[in-house]
Amino acid sequence: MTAGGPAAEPAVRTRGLTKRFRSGQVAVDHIDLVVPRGAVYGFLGPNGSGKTTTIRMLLGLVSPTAGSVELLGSSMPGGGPVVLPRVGALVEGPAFHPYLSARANLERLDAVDATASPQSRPGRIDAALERVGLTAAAAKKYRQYSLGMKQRLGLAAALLRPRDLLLLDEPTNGLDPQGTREVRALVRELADGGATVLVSSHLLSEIEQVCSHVGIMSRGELLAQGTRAEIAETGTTEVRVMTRPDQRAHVARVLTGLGLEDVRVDGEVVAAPLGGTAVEKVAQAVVGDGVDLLGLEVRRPTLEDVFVRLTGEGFDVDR
Ligand SMILES: Nc1ncnc2c1ncn2[C@@H]1O[C@H](COP(=O)(O)OP(=O)(O)OP(=O)(O)O)[C@@H](O)[C@H]1O
Repeated sequence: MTAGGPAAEPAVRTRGLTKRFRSGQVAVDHIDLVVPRGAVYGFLGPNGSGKTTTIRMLLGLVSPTAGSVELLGSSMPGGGPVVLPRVGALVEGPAFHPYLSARANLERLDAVDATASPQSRPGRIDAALERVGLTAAAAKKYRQYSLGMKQRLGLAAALLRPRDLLLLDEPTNGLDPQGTREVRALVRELADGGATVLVSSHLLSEIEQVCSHVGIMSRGELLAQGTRAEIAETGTTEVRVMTRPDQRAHVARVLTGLGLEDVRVDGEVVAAPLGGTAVEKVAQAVVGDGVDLLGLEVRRPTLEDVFVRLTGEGFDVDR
């Protein structure tokens, strides 16, 4: 047992968390988020789906209209003074001073933290700058920073102290592919060190590889959450049959005859959800009916398939 509660308690738990803005818009609609300890939780959803508002509510920066938040076993916002020092956050628009250097900005932020010892400050700042690759640019003024450098500095601020939980809102925003890889590596490193990380993105491909868990937001609702495997399993396994163009209609009839539904010609292949049908049966039926089988593939559902099905929207695969 630790001061934060039993280890089995999730790092983040919300119940019925809701935000209705004065405009009447419901940005977050009764979400029950569960981020297990030690997870790297990919908080995914298209732009405007409510991810930022949720993260701001987790941190107590926006007050919920309804529902509750627990961070590391403590209720928010009441538990904030105790729990927030253990939580590092990267949220939009961090309060950096435009005319100060990156180092001076971190010095200011570190000095605000009453629990941080001034003696070890330079060492902490050097380490944080180093971790995000800003050592060489530490003397540059914030206003001269590119968007990507600003993101890195935001991450450095979140990492000034060891953290048990990191809430990172779109940390790859504005980064080039190399920077994106570095952020992924950093997330992995933080998780390996025992931290729980929640990382939001509208670009599945950018964070998919590092996530153990995924939550999918759309229009303020949390449509699915679980381990990556659990989420992918909710998708549809497809059989895809390749044959000559003049035999595609024939193949489609064979598949329909086997009881497969939603058979369609998709470019060069005839595809259908496999349902409970064994793939050998499909192969035998196609060949047995005189079709020249050029290829046959079983396509397992990917996270992206599930996302598209749940939200009706696609991810940009590349920036
Ligand atoms: N202060 C506010 N007042 C009114 N509406 C708001 C406010 N902040 C956000 N919204 C609206 O709430 C919805 C959710 O926004 P939010 O920023 O949480 O989404 P998001 O998933 O983080 O999107 P993005 O990836 O673009 O940041 C949007 O329609 C947005 O316009």
